[in-house]
Amino acid sequence: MNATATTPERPTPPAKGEPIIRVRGLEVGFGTKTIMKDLDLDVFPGEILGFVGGSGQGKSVLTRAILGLIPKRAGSIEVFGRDLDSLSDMERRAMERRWGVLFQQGALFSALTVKQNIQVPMREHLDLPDRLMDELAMLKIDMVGLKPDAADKLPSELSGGMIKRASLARALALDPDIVFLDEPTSGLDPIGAADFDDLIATLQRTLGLTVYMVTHDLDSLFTVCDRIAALADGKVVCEGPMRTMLESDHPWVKSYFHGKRARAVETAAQEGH
Ligand SMILES: Nc1ncnc2c1ncn2[C@@H]1O[C@H](COP(=O)(O)OP(=O)(O)OP(=O)(O)O)[C@@H](O)[C@H]1O
Repeated sequence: MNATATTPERPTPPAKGEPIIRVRGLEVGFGTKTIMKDLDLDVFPGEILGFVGGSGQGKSVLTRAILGLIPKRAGSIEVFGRDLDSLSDMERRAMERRWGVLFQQGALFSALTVKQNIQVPMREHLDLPDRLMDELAMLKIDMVGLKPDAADKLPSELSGGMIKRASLARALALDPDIVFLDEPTSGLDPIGAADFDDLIATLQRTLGLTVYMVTHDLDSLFTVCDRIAALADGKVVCEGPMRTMLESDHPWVKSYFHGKRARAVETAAQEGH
């Protein structure tokens, strides 16, 4: 099957130019444990890349390494054509304004309202009057499909789906070029997860975002991802559209994409459900 065949509403992604993220020969470990070695990965502008791998294989570690939150032992990471090691502090901060991150548990500040949470990156990186920041926060709230009255709510007053949306609004606070999403649909029911996938696809299309999405969610992989990268044995063992995953001989990729659950999702996607 072909990924585009299952998603007729999605336009063809922009022509693949230079990767917006280029990882080469990456090695990351903790103490005596090596988590990944000789890992290569490309993410292209304007695509939704789904990143999959068995539990504990290092998907979150890789995301954190790309974001510079975990040191690497070897290799290079380029974002927007710049080697992250070569950046001055100022250039690094400018780079951080161009990406937004949604961590696995949403990670909103519990003592701050949704509006205040969205304004955290604005306060950190921009110097704007409060009124303008309020207007911008309301725009982001609308963009992610939350009602205006969510603005003054605390995270504890929100449902799981609303927390994901609020976290996404915060990730979009600085109008980034790339968003990193770590398991954005985990913990949502299938309808909530499908709605969230639709939202990501719409935002990608309307804002021209590049989306790097760690996910276990086969529905997301079949319906919204342009390409998929699979992590196993500390490396990216397969990278390409769904067709490439389905044709892979790698044992983990094979068992993941040809398991019972995957077959059901594939059939549903082909039938347009
Ligand atoms: N700060 C750390 N110190 C030591 N080991 C760590 C650290 N962070 C992660 N690890 C280890 O790295 C490995 C990969 O973890 P990671 O969270 O990236 O897995 P994952 O692929 O995202 O898993 P899951 O799908 O379950 O979220 C695990 O063995 C984990 O225990």
